[in-house]
Amino acid sequence: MAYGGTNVNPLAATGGSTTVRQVKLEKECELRVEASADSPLRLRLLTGTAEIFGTEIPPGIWLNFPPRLKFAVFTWYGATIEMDGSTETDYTADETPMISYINVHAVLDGRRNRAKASPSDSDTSQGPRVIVVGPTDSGKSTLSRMLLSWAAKQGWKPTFVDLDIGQGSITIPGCVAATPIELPIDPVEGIPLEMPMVYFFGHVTPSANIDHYKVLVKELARTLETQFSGNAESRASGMVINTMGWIEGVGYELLLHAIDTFNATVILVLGQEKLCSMLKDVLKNRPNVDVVKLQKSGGVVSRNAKVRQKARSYRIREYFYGPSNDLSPHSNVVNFSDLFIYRIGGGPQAPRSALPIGAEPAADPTRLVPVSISRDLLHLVLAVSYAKEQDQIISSNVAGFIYVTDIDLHRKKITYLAPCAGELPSKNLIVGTLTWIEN
Ligand SMILES: Nc1ncnc2c1ncn2[C@@H]1O[C@H](COP(=O)(O)OP(=O)(O)OP(=O)(O)O)[C@@H](O)[C@H]1O
Repeated sequence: MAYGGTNVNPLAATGGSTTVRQVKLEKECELRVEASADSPLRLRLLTGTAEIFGTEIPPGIWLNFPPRLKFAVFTWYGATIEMDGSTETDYTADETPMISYINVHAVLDGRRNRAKASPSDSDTSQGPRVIVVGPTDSGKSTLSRMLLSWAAKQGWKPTFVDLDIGQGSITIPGCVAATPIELPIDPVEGIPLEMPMVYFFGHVTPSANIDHYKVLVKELARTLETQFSGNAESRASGMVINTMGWIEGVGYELLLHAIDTFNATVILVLGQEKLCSMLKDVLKNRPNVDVVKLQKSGGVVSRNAKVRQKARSYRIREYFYGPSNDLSPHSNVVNFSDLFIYRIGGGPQAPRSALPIGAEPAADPTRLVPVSISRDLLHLVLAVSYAKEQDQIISSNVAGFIYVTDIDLHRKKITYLAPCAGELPSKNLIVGTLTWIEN
C-alpha cells in the first residue's frame, strides 16, 4: 500500500473578521474558519470548486453555519469564496495533508472495487475496515468524515462506527454507535440520523466501567457483522471507525480491543510516531493489517475540558431541539411505577458467605442493577432500551433518550422531556452519569 504525504504549514492567520468579503483560494489550499460564538456566519462558493471535509459545496448557495463551528473550505483546483458575518478566526493555508488523505481514499476505493468483484467469496468480499486512531485533537473525526464523504460520493455506502463516547458525532455523548453513510455528509447538519444503531454506555469516559464499554463495542460489532453478512453492498463498502483520543494505558488496550473486535484491516494513525510504532510492532504478524501514519492537519483546533463539556451539552440540546432549534420536544408526566430504570454495574457479585474465606465480594461491572426513583435522577439523560426482557438490556441497542426534568416524591410522578409525544417505545430505561443542565 502506498500513501503519499505533505507537511502542514498554514499561511499567516488573518484573525477574526466581520466584513462581507471574498477570499481567493489557490489550488490545494484551504480557508480555515472558526465561526463566532454569538453572531451568524454564512458563506458561498462564487467560482471554482471546493469542499468542506470531503463534501462538495454547491455553487452560489449561501450556507449558514452555527456558532463556534470550526471547519475548512478546501479546493483541489482553485475557488473564490464569499463570507458574510463574523468569525473568531479565519485564515488561508497552502500546506495541508489533503493529498495524503485522498491517496488513502484511492487505495480504499481500489479495495472496495476488488471486494465488489467477488461478492460470493466470504474472505475477499469484505471491503476495507478502517480504524482512525490518534491522540485528542489530532483530527480523527474530521479524517473519518472525509473518507466517508469521498466514498459516498462515489456511490459506496460505508458504515460509520463512532466509538468516541466523549465527542462522538452520530448521537449524544455516552454512546457507541454506527450508521450507514449513503450521501456525502452535510457540512452544517452533520451525520444523518435516520437509522443509527446506538448502544448506551451512559458515561463520557470508558474508565467509568471498562468491562461494560467492551461489552457494548462487542455487541455493536456483532450486530454489524450480521448486517454485513446479508448485504453485499455494505460489506464491500466497509467501515470507517472513529476512536477516542485516550491512547495511553487502558486507552491503548481499548484501541487494541476495538481493532480486534471489528477485525480492522487498515489502521490510520494520526500525528503520533510512538503510537504508530507500537501498533506496527504488536500487529506485525498480521499480514492483512496495514498500519499507516498520517500527518495531523495544522488546522485542527485544540479543545480544552471546558470546551469539550460545552460541546457535549450542545449535542444533547441538539438531540432534543434540533441543530437550528427546529424540533419541539414533549414534556411528559408518568407514575414512578410506569418505568423500570436500571444501571449497569455495581452491587456485590456474590454474598460474602458464598466466597472462599478471606475473599472480598467484588462489584460486577456488567450486572444489571434496578434503580429506585429519587431526586438523584434529576437532570440525568436516560436511554430507552429496545429490550423487552430485563436480561436483554445490557446487549440491546437503544431507541432514544429522555431527560428528567422533575421528580415529585410526594405524588410519585416523574416529568421528562422526550423528542416526540406519546408513549415511550419501552418501559426499560438505562441510567449512567450523563447529566445535562438545560439553558
Ligand atoms: N483543517 C481544519 N481547519 C479548521 N478546523 C479543523 C480542521 N480540521 C479539523 N478541524 C476542527 O478541529 C476540531 C478537532 O478536530 P477533530 O474533532 O477531527 O479531532 P479529533 O482528533 O477527532 O478530536 P478528539 O480529541 O475529540 O478525539 C474540530 O472542531 C474540527 O472541526
